[in-house]
Formats: sequence, structure tokens, C-alpha cells
Amino acid sequence: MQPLGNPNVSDPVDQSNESDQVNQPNESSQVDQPNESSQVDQPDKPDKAGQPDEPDFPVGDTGRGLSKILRKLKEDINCGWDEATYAIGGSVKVKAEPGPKVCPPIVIRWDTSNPTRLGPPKVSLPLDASLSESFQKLVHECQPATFAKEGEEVYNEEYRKAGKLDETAFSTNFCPYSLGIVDTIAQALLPTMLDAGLVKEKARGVRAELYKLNIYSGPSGKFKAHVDTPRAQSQFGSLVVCLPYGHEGGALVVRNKKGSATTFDWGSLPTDSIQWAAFYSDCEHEVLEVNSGHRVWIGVNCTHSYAHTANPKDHLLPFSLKGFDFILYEVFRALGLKPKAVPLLHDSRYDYDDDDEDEYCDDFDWPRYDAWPQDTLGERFQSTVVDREGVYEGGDLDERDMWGQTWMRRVAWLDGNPKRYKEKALMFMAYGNDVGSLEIMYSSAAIVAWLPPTQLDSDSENTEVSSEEAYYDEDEEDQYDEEEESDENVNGSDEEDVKGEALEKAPNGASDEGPETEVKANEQTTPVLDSGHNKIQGVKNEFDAK
Ligand SMILES: O=C(O)CCC(=O)C(=O)O
Ligand SMILES: [Fe+2]
Repeated sequence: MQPLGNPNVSDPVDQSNESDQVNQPNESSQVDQPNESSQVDQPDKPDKAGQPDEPDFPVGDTGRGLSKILRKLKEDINCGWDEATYAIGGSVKVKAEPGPKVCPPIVIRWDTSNPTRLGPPKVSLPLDASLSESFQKLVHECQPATFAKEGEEVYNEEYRKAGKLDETAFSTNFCPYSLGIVDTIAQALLPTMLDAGLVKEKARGVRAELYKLNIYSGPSGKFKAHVDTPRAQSQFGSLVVCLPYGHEGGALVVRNKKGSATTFDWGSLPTDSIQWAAFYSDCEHEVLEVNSGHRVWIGVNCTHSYAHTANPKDHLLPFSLKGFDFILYEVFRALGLKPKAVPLLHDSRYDYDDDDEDEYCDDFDWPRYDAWPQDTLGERFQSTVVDREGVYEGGDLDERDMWGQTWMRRVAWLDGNPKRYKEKALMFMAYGNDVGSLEIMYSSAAIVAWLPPTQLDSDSENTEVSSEEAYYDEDEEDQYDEEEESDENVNGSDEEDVKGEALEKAPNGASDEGPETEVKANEQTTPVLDSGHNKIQGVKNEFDAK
């Protein structure tokens, strides 16, 4: 599938007044990354060698046509992810004479501990020879740049060797708005919502906030691979601006979650332009070693709201969907599937990753634990709920209903495992025979589309009961059905009818009927919420930048 509506990176240039050029950065695909597409959430029956059974989705003979379509869709989505834009870059010529498509020399003034009578020190880049002493002073007066590791600020030149000035310690005339950079980022990284009904200016706009000046000096200035700690809940990306000062090396390498890499190598370019790159916050990136000179860099946060457990009244999904998530949402909508962006509550009390547990299931011909119906869809996003009373181990938790309301069954996951991106949803004490323990339930954001039942589904008279169905005892099954019937409809009344009809068939029919629900895990962009999240496809990622 071509990523529909995915802006061509060269388009924004034509439309932008002043941004000179959008680079087509070197793109390379890292073959050694684990292939996400083979990591299907496979609740059914992974075969003994760990290879997915045919077909990918939990369907039997009756639903094989549908399964094929879903499998193709999943493949395309995974390709789409690889091809979708996650980082863009450009350059703007610096000229003293004002004019379109040019940037004035960048002036930096900063607070100094050694003031002179001449006022705050300043430099102008490209460097005016008369200010070269000032430039040395700037390099000298930068603070050592730290990074956040396990919640602490750490200085370790092995990982990051750079100087920094915080945003309160300097000022500059650099303005990404007036240079058209912010518009370009908005066009390339946040595709336009074409449908008038979905336009919500507040949510789609990009706000650029200057936050830091860094100098990576050669030899050996660098910042090893990391994912930035979001500086605001609404941050969706970072803009880095390399100011015109000669240096060699210091390329910026940005990797998306699928392991594709984009390199911005500005070291050998003439110093008559500023160079910039913008990328999504969840991209891992690194600054390779600077061999000589000074790489002077200004960091800008790009924000809008996306964190899915932000204050409920502030939550802006689906308006704040970005990139490929947004494109998929639009495609589902164009197909009339009425997609929703909803929270998915994962009940960690039923997490059993243990191989022994799986063997136990095999012995009894039960489905693997990860196939148990432990996930529910909520209706709206909300903040973390803390239950102060607690529950008896395994018991029902009233608050759970606030979060998850529709049990998830017969779902075709189209984008790997959604639980990689999760936030705390519910916290409570669970009491049992032991002293009690603090339990946490997490939620993820998901895009959900309900497929109408197929002709094949309704023709099916399959009365065989699969092992998965066999697991549900009648009481529990009733309980789920009741919940499904009484639950508020997360998808509007039409979809509820369709879903209800399809689910009703489940107790009698084999679970391998065609799935009527498909879900695409949403790539939640508030990236550093739990340690699990940061393990992006095996890419080394030991710390977060501050
Ligand atoms: O200098 C750059 O290009 C990126 C720096 C960076 O990744 C950071 O400060 O977090
Ligand atoms: Fe960074």
C-alpha cells in the first residue's frame, strides 16, 4: 500500500516561501533489525518452531478469504511503516541582505559569569572574524551536557560529549517560523485532515519551542543512540538546527521503529547555510563523533497533544494522530469502517509469559495464556485511576469499567503488539493469601475498525467448539456477553449491532470464523513512559536525553 496522503518530502519546498531546500537524506534499511511483521500478536497457535501458523489471523476454513485480505493489509501496513516519513531535513541560505528564502546571520547572546562593560557576549554565525574570541568564550562557557538515565541526570563522556546552554541562558534571532521550517514540518510530519468534520486547528498546529544550544567539539564530541525524553506531554517531534560553523563528522542518524535509518551529514557542507532536521519523538537517534571543528546546534521542541492519558478534557485523539497512524485512520474512514482511536486496557493480572505456564496450557489443551480475553476497549481516554480500597486477588475491580468496557475477542492485530506502548491506567492493591501487592493495569492507544460480518461468516454452520472457545466456562461466557450487551457502545450504534451479531455467534461456532474486528496498534508517541517501551527492535538504547 502506498502511504496515501503521505507528503512527498519535496512538496513542502514548493509551497513554503522561504525554506530553501528539503533534503532527500540518505535512507538505508537496517536488515539486521528484527522484522516486526513476523511478530504478529498470535493468540491462536504459534507452531512449535515459533513460526506463525497459516493463516496469520484466527480464522478457519470459513474465513480464509478474509484472512488473506487481512494478512495482505498487515503486510502493507508494515511496509507502509517502513516507507512513511519519520524524519525530514532542509537547509536555508544565510545572507546578510534580507530576502526571500534566506536567513539572516544567526546571532547568539548568552549569560556569562565574566561580564564585561560591553554587555552580554555575542557571536554571529557564520562567524564574523572580529568575534572569533567571543566564539571561543562561548565554547568555554557552555556547561557539560548531561542526559537522563534511570531518572537521574548523568554526565558520561562515553555516551555524550557536548557543551550546552539552557534556553534561559541564551537568546537568538533564529526563528523557525519565519524561515518556513515549522510549516514544512507540519506538512511533512502531520498530514492535513482533509475532511472538514475532522479539522481541529488547535490540535493540528505545530508549536516550536526553543530549548537548548549544544556544541559538539572535535575530536570526539558525540551523543550515542537514544530516544529523547519528551519535554512536554504534547511533544510529537524534535527539530535540530545546525548553525553555520565548520566541522567534520558529527552526522545525525535517525532511526524509525522499524529500524530504517536516515542520516543527515552536514559536516562537509559549506558554512553558508543553516541545516535542519526534524523527526518524531519516538525515533532513536545519535550524533556520530565530530572529528574536528565545532558543531553548533539549537534544539527546538515541536508539540501538539498526543499523550493518550493526558488530562481527559485535553485529549485530542484522533485529531492529533500523526504520520502513518493518521493515514491508516483516514483509509479506514474512507472505506466506511468508522474507525475509532480508543484506549485498550490490558489486565496485567492475567499476564503469564512463562513457558511452563504455556506447557501447562498445552497439557490441558487450553489456549495459551496470551490468548485469554484479558483486554478491553475503553470509550474514552482518561488519566490514571488509583483505587484506594483494593480488591481480592483476581477479583473484579469497579474502576476497571471506567477504563475498559468492551472485551476484545477475535481481533486481527495489524501492527504487531500494541502493548509495547503503554501508560499506567489503574493502580490498586490486590489482597490474597499473601500480604497483598500493588497491581498496575496499563492501557495502550489503538485505532480500531469493525469489519462487517462477511457472507462467509453468516453462512457458517460450524458447530465444532475450538479449544479456545472450550476454555470459556458458561458463567464466564455469560458474563462477557452481558458486559458486551450492557456496555456503552464504543463505536456508535451501527457498529455495535454488527459486532453484537458477530460475537453472539462465537459460543456456538468455532473461534476460527473470520474475525470481525481489526485493530491497528497506535504508535503512541509519548515515548518514555516505561522501560519496556524503549527497547525498540533491539536497537541499543540505554538512556534518554534530557
Ligand atoms: O545534535 C543533534 O543533532 C541532536 C542532539 C540530540 O539528540 C539531543 O540533544 O537530544
Ligand atoms: Fe536527542
